[in-house]
Amino acid sequence: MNHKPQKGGHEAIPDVPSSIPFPDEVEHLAMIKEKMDTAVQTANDNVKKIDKEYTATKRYMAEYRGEIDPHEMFQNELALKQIDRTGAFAVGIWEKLAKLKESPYFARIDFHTNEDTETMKHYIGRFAFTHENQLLILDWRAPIASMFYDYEIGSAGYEAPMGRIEGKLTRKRQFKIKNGMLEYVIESSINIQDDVLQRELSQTSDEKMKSIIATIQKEQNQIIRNDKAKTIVIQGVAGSGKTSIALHRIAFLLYRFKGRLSANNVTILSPNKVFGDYIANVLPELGEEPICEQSFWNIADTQLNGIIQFEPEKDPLETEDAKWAERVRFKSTLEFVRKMDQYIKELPRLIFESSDYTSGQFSVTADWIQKRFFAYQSYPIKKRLELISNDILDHFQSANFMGYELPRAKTVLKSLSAMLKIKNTLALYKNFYQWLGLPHLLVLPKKQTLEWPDVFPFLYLQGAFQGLEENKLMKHLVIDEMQDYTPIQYAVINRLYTCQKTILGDFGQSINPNHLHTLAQLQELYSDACLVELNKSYRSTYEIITFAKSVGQVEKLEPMVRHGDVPKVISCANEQEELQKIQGKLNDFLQSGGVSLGIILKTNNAAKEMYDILKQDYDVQHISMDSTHFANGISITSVQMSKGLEFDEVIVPDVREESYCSKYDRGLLYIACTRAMHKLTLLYTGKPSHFLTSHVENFEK
Ligand SMILES: Nc1ncnc2c1ncn2[C@@H]1O[C@H](COP(=O)(O)OP(=O)(O)OP(=O)(O)O)[C@@H](O)[C@H]1O
Repeated sequence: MNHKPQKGGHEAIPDVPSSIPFPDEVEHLAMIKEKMDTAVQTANDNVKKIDKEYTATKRYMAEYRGEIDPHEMFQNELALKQIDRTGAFAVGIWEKLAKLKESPYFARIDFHTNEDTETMKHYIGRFAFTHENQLLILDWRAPIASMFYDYEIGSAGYEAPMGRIEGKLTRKRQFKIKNGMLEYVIESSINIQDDVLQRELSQTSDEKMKSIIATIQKEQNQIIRNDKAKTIVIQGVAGSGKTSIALHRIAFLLYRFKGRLSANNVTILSPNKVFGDYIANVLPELGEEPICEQSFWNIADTQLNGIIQFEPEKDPLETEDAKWAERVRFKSTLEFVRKMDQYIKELPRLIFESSDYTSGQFSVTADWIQKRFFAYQSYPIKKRLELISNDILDHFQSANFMGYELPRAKTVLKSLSAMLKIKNTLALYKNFYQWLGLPHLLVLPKKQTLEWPDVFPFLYLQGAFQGLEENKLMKHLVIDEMQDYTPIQYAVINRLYTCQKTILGDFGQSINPNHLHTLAQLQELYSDACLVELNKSYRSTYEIITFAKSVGQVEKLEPMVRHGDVPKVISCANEQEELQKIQGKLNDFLQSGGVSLGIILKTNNAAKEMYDILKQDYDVQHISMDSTHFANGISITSVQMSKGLEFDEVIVPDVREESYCSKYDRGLLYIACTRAMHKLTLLYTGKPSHFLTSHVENFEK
């Protein structure tokens, strides 16, 4: 497999297309590959050696089990563990090298600092590669590599550990190396980033989200490398790369804070399991371990286990219950959190009535207890009682010169608890609505069971009354689809996770018509956060984004200049014809060798109905609330479940006026359209949605 570099040209190298006019790069790649082959061989030998050592130690222990004394046995067991760890490390190196060999680097920058006259060449890849003490490839996350994303030719600089380094970038090249073969080299005299980005974006979708290290844009790089902000909030239009950026930021932080931060200190709160599966490959592709994945449901389930039960969230599009909707709306604003805060502040006055406490010779007055109660105002109510009971005992102890028997801590605590007028969180939560004068806004569907919109308010009160278990292990929390969570959910999350956060989403892609909160409210909750807005969309063609921008009336949305077919709005005589036309599109897709096609319906029920029909003739997958995997091919799903996903081609059936008419429906249609990367078709029977009628040029019989 070794290819010796041939001086003077690339023709003699078999795995390089002869059209690449960069003989120096062809030669360089051959040299790197040769060194990598040696490194892979060494790593392989290492793994084998460690393997042998492990087997020999195990055999020795088995053969002499009866004869070895316990101390020696223990030493051998320790040795085995150590060999095992070294082996895992060696395998890790070997695996990384093998991956890197496929595509060792994607960029080169030539830079000389203002202090030096010598220009240094730096090749940038997915991981660093050092051979014989020579750093041959830089990790894309290394400080020097940041210049590739941030600067064009000319003055440039980067933040090194010892301070800022300034200098000049004299060359920028970009490469595509696939299966160890150089596919192209682009010199920066042409607009390097755009050209390569265009090539990357015009490809068909992969089954899973992929890394974007070769084409990270400047404004994205700024977010990824921000290691200072405690909280970053990213508001970005559909397809602006928010999820990609969040994952690359994690990879960056894991590199930057190696030893202090590891993948098991990072959690992503994702909207559903399909989305989790869709993004699962990005970090391993970047050489990092997968991070923990959670949902708001899991969090509530863990915190409320054994305390109270709760119902799952109802689908707002399938639930016609005005009173329920009113309850959801009321609990969805920042105002609601403020009301809870006010109630919590008044709790001591409302629920605690101190009285004198006497035990034998000793006593403390009601006033003394009341004062202690206020002094501990930063603690949950129950915790305050514990602290006061300790204070009472200390107080008694210090006056106990005669050595009288003192009460037990438990007994004191019991007496203090009796001074509480309300004894548990559920009673307290009910009382909150009484205090508001709005008791009708709390409905328990069953005994000891909460509706979903009450789960986080309940937890918030639980925090104030009993305390919540803070997750101290987590050092970074990523919250995706931020617009779908209410301020009270954030208020609870802030109690549970006091760590650094990356919060991302798009308030233009809200899927719950009963959620009234806004980006401004989220900002109020995170007043010290760094807010970044991303308005350029990378996912879809210029034609699709221009169409979606007008349908969704998203003024800020900026398309990438990558052209494709104009989206089509097809009129059908009746539902039967609409179905036939959809089937026609599926046949075309199957013949075209396309990779992924999504049929996106307004509701989960409508998606299920379409699936039941199409599964009779096609190999289709249904992405429902219960699904756990995302796969290529034809998928049928709802707008809600399609969020965060993307398909080469998207079909949106049933875009009648009756289906898409409200302001909220406009948002749904926008989400559906922006899932398409290359091709978009909408169909309707009867009267088309008025969001489409201004697009006459897109209409087709
Ligand atoms: N700099 C980039 N280089 C290459 N591809 C990119 C870049 N930025 C984004 N993309 C691609 O654009 C698509 C959208 O990215 P991503 O899903 O992260 O966006 P998003 O803002 O989370 O989208 P949405 O909110 O619509 O779900 C993905 O295919 C991603 O790979």
